[in-house]
Amino acid sequence: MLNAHTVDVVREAEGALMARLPEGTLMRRAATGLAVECARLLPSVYGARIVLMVGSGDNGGDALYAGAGLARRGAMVRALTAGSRVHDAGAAALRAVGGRVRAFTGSGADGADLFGADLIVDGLLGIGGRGGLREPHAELAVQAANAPAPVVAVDLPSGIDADTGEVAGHAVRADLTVTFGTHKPGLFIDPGSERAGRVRLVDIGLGPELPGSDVLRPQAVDIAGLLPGSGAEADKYRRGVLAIRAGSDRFRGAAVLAVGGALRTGVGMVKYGGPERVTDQVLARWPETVAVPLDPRRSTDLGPGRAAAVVVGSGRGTDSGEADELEAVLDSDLPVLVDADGLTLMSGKDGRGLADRVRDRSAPTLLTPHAGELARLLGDVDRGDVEARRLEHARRAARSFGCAVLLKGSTTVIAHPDAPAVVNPTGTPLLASAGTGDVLSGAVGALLASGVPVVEAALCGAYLHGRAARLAHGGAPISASDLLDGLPLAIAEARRAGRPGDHHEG
Ligand SMILES: NC(=O)C1=CN([C@@H]2O[C@H](COP(=O)(O)OP(=O)(O)OC[C@H]3O[C@@H](n4cnc5c(N)ncnc54)[C@H](OP(=O)(O)O)[C@@H]3O)[C@@H](O)[C@H]2O)[C@@H](O)CC1
Ligand SMILES: Nc1ncnc2c1ncn2[C@@H]1O[C@H](COP(=O)(O)OP(=O)(O)O)[C@@H](O)[C@H]1O
Ligand SMILES: [K+]
Repeated sequence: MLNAHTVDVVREAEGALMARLPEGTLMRRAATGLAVECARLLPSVYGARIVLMVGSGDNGGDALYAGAGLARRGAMVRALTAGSRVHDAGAAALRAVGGRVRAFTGSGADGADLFGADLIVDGLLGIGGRGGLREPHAELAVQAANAPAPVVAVDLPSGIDADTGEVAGHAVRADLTVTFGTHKPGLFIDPGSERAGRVRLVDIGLGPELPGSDVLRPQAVDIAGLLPGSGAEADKYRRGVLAIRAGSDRFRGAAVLAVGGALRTGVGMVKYGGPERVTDQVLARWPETVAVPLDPRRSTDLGPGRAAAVVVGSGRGTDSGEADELEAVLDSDLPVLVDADGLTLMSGKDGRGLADRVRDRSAPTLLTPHAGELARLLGDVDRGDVEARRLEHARRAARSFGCAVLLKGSTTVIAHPDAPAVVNPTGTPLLASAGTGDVLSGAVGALLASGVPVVEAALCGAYLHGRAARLAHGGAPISASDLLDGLPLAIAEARRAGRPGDHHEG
């Protein structure tokens, strides 16, 4: 797992470490690591034209010291400063080895330097940044984006909120972010994550001072460790029985996709219950399903034999019959995943108290909203607010409903009231097509039915779902049905990563 910590936590750890070390040690370590990563991006350091964008704080100091190191190796380094101050010792170090330092004015000469650079280093703002970039920082970010050179962000791309990934206005778009001591949550979560490019962590010795993570990001090897085994003594009941209450006469495909997502992720048995025509269609595509025609209004029973988990809501409908069904499912003592129409029913104002039923459950519950559904569940925000600050809103919902929440979208975030948040690294715009959410609900349901704990089931399911999208057609566009063919490939890939000596970064 990759770990991320918030700014307050980083500052406290930094303070404790600095108290034991000679002054300037941490900045020296950071700048050395940064210079190494910059050098890796250049065909040759000698003669390379490097432009540093330097703000008034220590983030600028890191850039200046790294620039000095690169200038010592023969690079032509220019620093364009923004803000009221400049890190004096860093500027002096750069000048001492022939680098130039001047204030950015937006003149033609500044533009020419940026446009002619072989590498641009963004040392405008780090963890001291607050709110949208002011001028002239914003103008520098725009000019860097228009220049052809790769951009390396120091600690984080300037303009993204380190704790949330929020971007208010302009932000630097980096090809590589070199971050120090620990990852920052904003590097993992869109829109910030999308600006960070590849992220490399430089160890500055902060580790022993850091408490447990605020946010985790799994890698392939972590997923391998969480996937249920298929031991020799497995039988279909031990492997888990998943009950699926998805799809309706209007949305028959949702049932087929959810059942497929479960079967392809691996589960002992899927018991499907739904309208007769939907049942026929499920059986036509997945004859291995135990499919029972039923009227949700009358059938609160989850079918013959005992299920180990239930998926409810995808494409199911929002009439009172479906509300009865959801109520009965929530009254069970089984792990329950509530998706789509189930979430709409929960946020309805008809006084049925479905949300309270979720709060009262003692068995695990997982809500899987997209941003619009989460906004409705919370009631006092809109979709845009949720998309701007995913982590905050997913956590709020988890606290409010007392259960796990998987917020879907460009960065999938999983929150739980009693656990650090987890973000999925494998999301891809390939998933942005109708029906992919139904596949996800089946996949996560299968893991729940196999006995995987709820947060782990959610993160494994989301991880495999993203990889499946890329593997299904090698990165070409996919439909939700194609995703079903990608799932076994994603599982095989994760298992390979879990074998000793075969490491694959997620
Ligand atoms: N932690 C560690 O372990 C280590 C940390 N290190 C490094 O230190 C960095 C943190 O340095 P930092 O604290 O000096 O803050 P930093 O990010 O440079 O910016 C502060 C300045 O920005 C300004 N400013 C703020 N918002 C703005 C806006 N929207 N638009 C424009 N300006 C804005 C604000 O100006 P003011 O508002 O006060 O006028 C303030 O002066 C950290 O990211 C890492 O790189 C490493 O060297 C070693 C180990
Ligand atoms: N831009 C994107 N990047 C990554 N993943 C995305 C993106 N857009 C959508 N997704 C994923 O696609 C799925 C869509 O689910 P959902 O919104 O429920 O759609 P549907 O109801 O049509 O199935 C979710 O897993 C979501 O995380
Ligand atoms: K920066």
